[in-house]
Amino acid sequence: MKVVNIHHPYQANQIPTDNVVLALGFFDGVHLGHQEVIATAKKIANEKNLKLALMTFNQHPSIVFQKIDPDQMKYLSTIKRKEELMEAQGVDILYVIEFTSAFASLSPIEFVNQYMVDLHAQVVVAGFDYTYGPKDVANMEQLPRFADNRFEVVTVAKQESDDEKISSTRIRKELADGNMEVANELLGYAYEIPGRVVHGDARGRLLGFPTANIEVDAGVRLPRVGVYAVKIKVGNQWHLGMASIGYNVTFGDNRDMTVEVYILDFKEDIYGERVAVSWHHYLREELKFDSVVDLIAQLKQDELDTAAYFKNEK
Ligand SMILES: Cc1cc2nc3c(=O)[nH]c(=O)nc-3n(C[C@H](O)[C@H](O)[C@H](O)COP(=O)(O)O)c2cc1C
Ligand SMILES: Nc1ncnc2c1ncn2[C@@H]1O[C@H](COP(=O)(O)OP(=O)(O)OP(=O)(O)O)[C@@H](O)[C@H]1O
Repeated sequence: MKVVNIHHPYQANQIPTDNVVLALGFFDGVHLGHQEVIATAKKIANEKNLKLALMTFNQHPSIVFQKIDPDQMKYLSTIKRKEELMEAQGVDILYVIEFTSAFASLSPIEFVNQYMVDLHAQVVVAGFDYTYGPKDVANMEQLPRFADNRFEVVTVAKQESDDEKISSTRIRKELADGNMEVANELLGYAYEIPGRVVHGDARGRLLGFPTANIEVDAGVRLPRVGVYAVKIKVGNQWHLGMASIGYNVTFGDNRDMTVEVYILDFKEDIYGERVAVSWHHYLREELKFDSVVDLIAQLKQDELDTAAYFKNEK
């Protein structure tokens, strides 16, 4: 897969010369709705012997439209993760457009000319609710008119689960509620967070539960605070674990939030390793214990609950 980073206005020589089927959207999380858009585009690309190109943005459009602080924006998939997910979906060319005010203010016809026709789109595929132009003024119904027979337009019908649209917004809500099973079902895969193992307070060892403290990559959205059954990928190997997203409240107030994983049946030193943590089941809320002995007893119970969860999952 070729990744083409574009800052508006671009130079013509930045654009690969292949004719393409072009799929459009922000695609945060690359969930089942997105996957249907991409699969539809891929099928047409195969039939017509065209490359599959997909256009996404480096940051969420709401940063420009609603003036949200980019540092506050948390994603289901960072650009790096999106690249992995798109490659797995069979995308040949991934356009990452810098979503700037100048880009956002293109009129619908300018956007169609410069970002569809000039990207050599023979077919444009997007979902039923795709919009474009300043403040999202134009929609898919109007696209054939702007296309003016220069490319075909294919609109993907609404993908639903429980009579509700599958959307990034809905998945963000499920994460905020700790409903990992629902979130993962809508995503079509287990929600995964990338990060690096850093040093903690080295207290876990004394508790009998040494934890890998994870410095989560910038911009990544976390599920709600609490304790979870997780898997953690170290090198190329996935391990079972139990994780805490919390403030270690038993050890004092106003502590920083940490993401920690106790890896079951594991004794290696993995400081500095890049890891990925996938989130499978919310076990309980974070609790403030009166004594360390009580915390240790709960951790032992969490370990049993985690093992039981994964045993039943298989
Ligand atoms: C599965 C799991 C559950 C945890 N639950 C709690 C909890 O309910 N309350 C709490 O104060 N700390 C909880 N902790 C955090 C421990 O307090 C923490 O691992 C310990 O302080 C070690 O911190 P350190 O890695 O920075 O040394 C939990 C940790 C894990 C791995
Ligand atoms: N459930 C769905 N069914 C069909 N198409 C969808 C669905 N969800 C998204 N799409 C399409 O996928 C592309 C990317 O959509 P977008 O990034 O807006 O995702 P979204 O899940 O709708 O996000 P948000 O919740 O932030 O509105 C667009 O073309 C959009 O129309």
